[in-house]
Amino acid sequence: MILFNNVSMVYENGTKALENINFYIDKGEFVFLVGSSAAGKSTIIKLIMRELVPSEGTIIINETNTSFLTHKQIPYFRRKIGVVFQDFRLLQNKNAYDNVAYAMEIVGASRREIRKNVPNVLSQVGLTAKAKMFPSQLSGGEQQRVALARAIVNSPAVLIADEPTGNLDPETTMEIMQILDDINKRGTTVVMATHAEKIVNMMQKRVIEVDHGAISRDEKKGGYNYVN
Ligand SMILES: Nc1ncnc2c1ncn2[C@@H]1O[C@H](COP(=O)(O)OP(=O)(O)OP(=O)(O)O)[C@@H](O)[C@H]1O
Repeated sequence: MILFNNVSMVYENGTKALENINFYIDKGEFVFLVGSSAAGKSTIIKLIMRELVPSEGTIIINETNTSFLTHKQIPYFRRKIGVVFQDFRLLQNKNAYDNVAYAMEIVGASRREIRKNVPNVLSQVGLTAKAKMFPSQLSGGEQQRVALARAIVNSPAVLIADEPTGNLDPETTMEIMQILDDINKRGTTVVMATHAEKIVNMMQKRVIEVDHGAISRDEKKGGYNYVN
């Protein structure tokens, strides 16, 4: 599903962000990516999404070697990857329903599919009653639910969440984590980069820790920090 084989990443300005990292994430796993600031988490996420290609090594996502993708193939490749960010990134001039529907429109889904899938995912994230609200009329947690609905509406194989609870209070964070867990239990592989120590400790999922561009820990059911 996701394979990093001897991956190194050096940015154009010479910054070495990752050095010779290796990991494999199987279909259906839930993985936390942790590590201090500037450790290399966002670089890993950008490599998974093929925003970057590795300077060295091989990255295979859904059986595709990302280094060999042409510019024309990239949009098709990205359809299989849903993504949510700390700052939600919703279209402010579209209501919740249309934000989600838009993700289907741009991949050429039929109106019939859109009318079927959008209410389904809005219901899955508990937002049926707020479908007509614009982002400015929604709380942070509700906006993140819309972003999650948008990320999963095209049934991606992988959901990437880059610090998805960074702007949310503890209670709302728990609600978002429950939705992520539910999405994972329905079969989507989830990779979540986070600094949310309590959440990582509570969920007891696989933890991959990055430290100065290298994998310093990969634990099956880990906490935020290594405990002996
Ligand atoms: N576009 C870029 N050009 C040059 N260097 C970069 C670029 N993006 C990131 N870096 C550098 O690469 C290293 C890893 O950064 P990265 O953003 O992956 O860290 P991170 O673990 O996601 O940090 P944070 O938790 O603060 O988001 C850092 O030294 C950073 O300064």
